[in-house]
Amino acid sequence: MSTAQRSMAARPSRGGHGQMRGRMEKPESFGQAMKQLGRFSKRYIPAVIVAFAFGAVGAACQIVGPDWLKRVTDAIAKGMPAIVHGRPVMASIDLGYVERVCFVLVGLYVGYALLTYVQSWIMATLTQRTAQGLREAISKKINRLPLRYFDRVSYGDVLSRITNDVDAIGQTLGQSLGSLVISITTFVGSLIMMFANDVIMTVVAIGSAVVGGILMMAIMGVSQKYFVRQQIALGDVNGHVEEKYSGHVIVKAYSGERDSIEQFERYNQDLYESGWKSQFLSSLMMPLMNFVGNFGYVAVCVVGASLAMNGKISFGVIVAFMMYIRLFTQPLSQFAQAFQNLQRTAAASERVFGFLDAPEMADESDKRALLGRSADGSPKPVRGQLDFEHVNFSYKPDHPIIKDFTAQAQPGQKVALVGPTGAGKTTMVNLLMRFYELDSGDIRIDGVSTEDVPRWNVHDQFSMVLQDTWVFRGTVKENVIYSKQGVTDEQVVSACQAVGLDRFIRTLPQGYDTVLTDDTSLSQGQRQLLTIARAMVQDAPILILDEATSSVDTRTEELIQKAMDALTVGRTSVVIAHRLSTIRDADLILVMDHGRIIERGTHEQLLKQGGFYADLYNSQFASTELLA
Ligand SMILES: Nc1ncnc2c1ncn2[C@@H]1O[C@H](COP(=O)(O)OP(=O)(O)OP(=O)(O)O)[C@@H](O)[C@H]1O
Repeated sequence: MSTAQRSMAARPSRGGHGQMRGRMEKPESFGQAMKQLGRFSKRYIPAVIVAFAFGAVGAACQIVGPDWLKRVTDAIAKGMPAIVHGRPVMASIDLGYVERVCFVLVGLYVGYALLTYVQSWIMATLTQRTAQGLREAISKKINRLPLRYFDRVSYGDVLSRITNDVDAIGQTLGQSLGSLVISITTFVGSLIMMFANDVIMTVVAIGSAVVGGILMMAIMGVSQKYFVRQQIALGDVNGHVEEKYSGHVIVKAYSGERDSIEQFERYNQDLYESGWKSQFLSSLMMPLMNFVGNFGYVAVCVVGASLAMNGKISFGVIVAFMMYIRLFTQPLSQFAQAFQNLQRTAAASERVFGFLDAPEMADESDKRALLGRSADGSPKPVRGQLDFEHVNFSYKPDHPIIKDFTAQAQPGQKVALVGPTGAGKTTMVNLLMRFYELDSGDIRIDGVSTEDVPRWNVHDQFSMVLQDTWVFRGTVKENVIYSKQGVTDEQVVSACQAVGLDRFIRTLPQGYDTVLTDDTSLSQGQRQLLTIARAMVQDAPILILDEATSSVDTRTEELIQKAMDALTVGRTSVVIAHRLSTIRDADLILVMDHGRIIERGTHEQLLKQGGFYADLYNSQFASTELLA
């Protein structure tokens, strides 16, 4: 992987690095993404409107507050002593009026707090409900997607949509929409109130906000450059550590430590420089904004004082403007934040809906389950006869992978697929299980075409033991039973006894109820045995064995082989064989190369033919001999 690619891969796209840092995520079409999100959560729209109304009324309470403060200030100022002819003359303060105004003020501020609280509560609930709904829709969608989809999109990408993207929507949507409503109302409302009070003072307040805005933009412009560099440097450091950590044995073996350390130091220095500059510039922001804010107060006071002296405004107007200037500038930074959050929401929604809109597998609700059931619906055991008839298949158009594959397996037979890597063995198994649809030809189980029955009905006829053992977080018992219904404890124990795992399980702290985690580490061989026990419990009529190529010790290998042999008894089995010694007893060996069957027969027949299989067998046999 090149450095640039690694940087892209390792670069965290969000989280933990502040809102303004890094590049802003941009959706391809903001309007389209928000429309889709709106459509998805349309049943919440009435509640959102109610929440907006609460937010707007709450903000309005806050906006009229300073106007009432102006009245109380004027009332107090009117009652202040004045100096007439060098002597103080007491006027009287209308305390009743002051008290009434104070009650109104308290009411307004309590109203503001309560209404915005209710708005936040509604928005948080709706956003989390939407996120929950999206996760549910994604999880259902995964089961309806054809496997072909995952040839193009990695599982990691899908996982990231369930976790990161839905999480981003959950975190940003409610906050940004809520604060957008409040800040728009506050901004427009305070502008109206300021103009209503005094035009000159309003111009002064706007002027000082504009100066602050320009300064903020200038600093953000410069610091943004360093934040982007910091993200790239962080990606380089992470990528380098990850790469060298995962390959540390090779690094040591090839004495690559010095190069590795030098490279790391270069990345680390880059990170230090860009990190320092971006942090320094952003830390300038606060003091500078405070300075501009204070400058605004001073401007309002100076201009206000001269207007008051000329009797153009009352003293209370100056006090009101001191508050309006804060209410008016606050939403400006909130706009930027809310806008950025909404962009993130839209970008995340675009990815989530891109996934939710992906074409699904054809609906099969009209197909009847014919495997394992007779015409009247009563159970009828599947015998396991397999017919492959002129099967052709390609993952990508015009790149045929399986070419005219024709073969038959009788019930209970063991069929082995052999061939060099990339020959198409795994693909054939995928086709047999109808994970993919054929380009042409037919695959039949007991004479029933797998295309004529629902996919689940096909899958039910198979047990699989694959190279990649899958053990999930759960007890040993749950791992063995997996999705099978009505399995008794005795069946679990007898399957584990049959594969020779019972004794080991009993040594675990809670025996069969021990939860398998990374700490309860099972060896590769034990994991294999566990999956064989799982297949035994599933007790399906057809078995797929993808032989493990991973190195286990000879004794475990023997155990696994014995367990697999026990499993194949009475079932049709399709074995992808890597060591030819294990399939000497197969009823039919199909030798594949470039998607075609090039030889077929039993072990003896193929050896006698002296073709590809015989060469392969002899070369493997010779290498075993050598090793022995
Ligand atoms: N999901 C996929 N998308 C596109 N091409 C694929 C996909 N899976 C496999 N192929 C290609 O199909 C061909 C056959 O692959 P397949 O995995 O069936 O071979 P195999 O015989 O099982 O090999 P191995 O013994 O290495 O597992 C290969 O050329 C492979 O690159």
